[in-house]
Amino acid sequence: MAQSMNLFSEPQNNDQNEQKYVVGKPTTTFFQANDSFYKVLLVQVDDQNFDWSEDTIVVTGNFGELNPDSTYRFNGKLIDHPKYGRQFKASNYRNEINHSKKGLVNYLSGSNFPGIGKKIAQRVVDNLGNNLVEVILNQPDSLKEKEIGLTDKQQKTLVNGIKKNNGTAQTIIGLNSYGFGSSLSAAIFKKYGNDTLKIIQENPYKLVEDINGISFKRADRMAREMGLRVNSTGRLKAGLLAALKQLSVQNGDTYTTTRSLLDKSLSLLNDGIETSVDPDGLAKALIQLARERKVICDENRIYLKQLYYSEWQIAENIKRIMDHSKHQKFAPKNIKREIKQIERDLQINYDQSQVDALTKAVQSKIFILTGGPGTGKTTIINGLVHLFANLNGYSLDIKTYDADHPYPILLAAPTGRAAKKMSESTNIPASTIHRLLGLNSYDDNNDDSINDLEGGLLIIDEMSMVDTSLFKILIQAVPNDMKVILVGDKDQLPSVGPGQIFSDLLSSKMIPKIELNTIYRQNDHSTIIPLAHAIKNGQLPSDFTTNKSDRSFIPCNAYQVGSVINQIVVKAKKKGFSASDIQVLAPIYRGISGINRLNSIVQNIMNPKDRHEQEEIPFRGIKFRMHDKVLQLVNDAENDIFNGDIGKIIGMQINDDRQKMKDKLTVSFGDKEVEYDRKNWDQLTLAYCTSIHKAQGSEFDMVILPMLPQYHIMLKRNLLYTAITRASKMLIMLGDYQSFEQCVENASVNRKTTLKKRIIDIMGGQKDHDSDSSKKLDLKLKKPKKHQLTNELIQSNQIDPMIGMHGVTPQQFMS
Ligand SMILES: Nc1ncnc2c1ncn2[C@@H]1O[C@H](COP(=O)(O)OP(=O)(O)OP(=O)(O)O)[C@@H](O)[C@H]1O
Repeated sequence: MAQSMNLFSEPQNNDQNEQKYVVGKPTTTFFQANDSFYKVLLVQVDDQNFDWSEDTIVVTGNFGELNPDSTYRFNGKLIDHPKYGRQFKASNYRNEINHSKKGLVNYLSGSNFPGIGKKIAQRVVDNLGNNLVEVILNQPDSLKEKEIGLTDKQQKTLVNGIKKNNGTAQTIIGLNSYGFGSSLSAAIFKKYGNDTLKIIQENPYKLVEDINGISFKRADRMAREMGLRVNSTGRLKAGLLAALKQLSVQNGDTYTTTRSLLDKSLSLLNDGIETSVDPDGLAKALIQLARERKVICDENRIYLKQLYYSEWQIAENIKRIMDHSKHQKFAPKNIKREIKQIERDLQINYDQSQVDALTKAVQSKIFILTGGPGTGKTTIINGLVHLFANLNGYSLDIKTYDADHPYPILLAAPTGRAAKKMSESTNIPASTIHRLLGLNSYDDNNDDSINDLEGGLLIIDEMSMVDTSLFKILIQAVPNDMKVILVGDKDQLPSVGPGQIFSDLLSSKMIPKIELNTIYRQNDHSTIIPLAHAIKNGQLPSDFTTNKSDRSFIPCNAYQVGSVINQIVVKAKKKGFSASDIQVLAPIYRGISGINRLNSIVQNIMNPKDRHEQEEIPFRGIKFRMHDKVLQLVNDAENDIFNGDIGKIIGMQINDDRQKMKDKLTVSFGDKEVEYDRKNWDQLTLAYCTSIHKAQGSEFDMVILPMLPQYHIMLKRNLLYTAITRASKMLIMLGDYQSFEQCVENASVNRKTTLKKRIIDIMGGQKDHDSDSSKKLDLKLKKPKKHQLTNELIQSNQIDPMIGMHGVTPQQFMS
């Protein structure tokens, strides 16, 4: 694979059918992709080795910037395009230079190299020979030779000119030869420029760190083909980093232990190789990573650098806001008076804990409100918006504000659905947190570009879904005097991404909070909400299996689940329930009772393939049909759609086989439509049945929920609680009673995080005197300032990457 890339040798004409070439000038660019090197060119033909009588030919392929005055040699094959006819598909190309001595002198003394005349060019050619372009690309210092007699400036002109004319081409061909498609090639080239091939050849594992979408396995395959040793430090370090990333993504932890990391790394590094890696070398590589600060070791905890600093930064920003002395204060009697007024205006009587929540929220710098379903969290968000506006004499009419007078109350949530709910209940605008911050990509770590928020009050709903990275960016953007209200349900599943921010903030006991416990929806004769509260408290009620007006339980085993769900959905459809009203939830994807199978069962009832016109596209085991209910699987901040958003296919554009890559699906997500090219279809799946994790933050009229011994590792209390609280009108549980019981008995295990500890350390609460890091940090914490503290600590070596590693031998890692 890593073939040598001699751009200047003739194409190998082993196979007359494949190795065709065309030489000519690219006169017109018909098409140029924005996110890759793919281009469609019209080339004025000078020479070709196939039957062609016309002056021009269409050439397609991956090319860097092409100069219409230069001549290129394109190697590839002729294809017959069904729509556009015969064209040339180039697999590689090069700038065509006449390699005779005379040709080279003309080239070097031409317009590409200002300041180089014929005489100098002749000396360069005489000394470096006919392969001079390759020589200069690989060893630019060869131009320094005395006999050539070039000034520094002339050397620079030659090196830069040759790189410009030939470097991109060489790099693209090189990336093609490693098997990278045009989008990845473009991303790699954007990162490393003309040094791309050098960097890859020195350490292909660098790609894993720097380029999204390149896995350790892929880099490892490349490295092995290049002949890199299995015990090379680069490989071991990349394996450790990949294992650390996998552990935090899989478990949601912000750190891991040395033991787990080494176990995971060994299984990754030893997978599919004959000689196993040397444990001593692995331990040494870990120490090197710590020295280079690519991972942070703190006692026996090992963090990805970004997660380690995020926890500290969250803690220091909370302190910054809490320490600020100029927060708006309101007299208790005014607060009381305004709450009374709002009760009259909104025709509600707040209970004592709700009044306390409103009072404390408006008096606090940061405030946390938690409560189960139906306890009035949304009601309090609305009350608080009115209270804050009334106390300040603000209008809630958006039209009275403009760019110079921005709206003083900001409402946001991690998903579009939750933001919409906030907006509907308050009648003021709400957005996703990403939109609020102007984040364009979900993994946007470039938080320097994020502007501070403007306004007096920020309310975030569905806080349990917010992960460490997002919360760090959010809290950094909060100005000193903005009040921050964090609302959520602490008993729900934690965020998909690493961390358990909401529960850590609550358990730190450093932030004022109120938990609402009175269930108001019970008055609607709902039995689902009391069931959820019983589960939250560790009990299955004695009438669990008794059918109620809004919930039921159907006992069955894993083999019967499919047919039971089939019957329920057929009946529900007859009664007028639509696909969006009914949601099947299950915890695992595979198997007879897994999400994949249940999805296709429900699809065939709610959106069957009718024998007439309906189009159907098979894609990785799924069949997408027009009007299908589909689930977004990744965050796409640019389109403001998120992991777990549910939409409907409203457009299908299917081309013939040769044009497959132009196939498109259009999905409506309520107020927005998103187009998916075929290459992005893996971001979608059917949504008739989804995982409980993906359903966080959504509500459905009817939830159908199987629980079975087959789901064993997933049977946890917060999983069942989250699933049940997704049902707003009807809940049909089925499966195995003991599995429901098992969920309730399995109080959920906390994730491994240190945010709580960081907050306590930084806010001067109970000091952990065993921690080296806290002692070191104390020195610097007198005056924390936004953005500064951690940078100072890193730069001044206050955070020691070797904390807790002193005296540890490689053998100890392995024991
Ligand atoms: N003090 C109250 N008096 C009467 N009804 C109330 C009171 N507080 C809340 N409610 C009603 O209880 C219902 C549930 O309240 P709300 O939607 O605010 O709860 P929630 O905690 O946001 O629930 P969920 O998390 O399920 O969305 C609503 O119909 C609301 O009007």
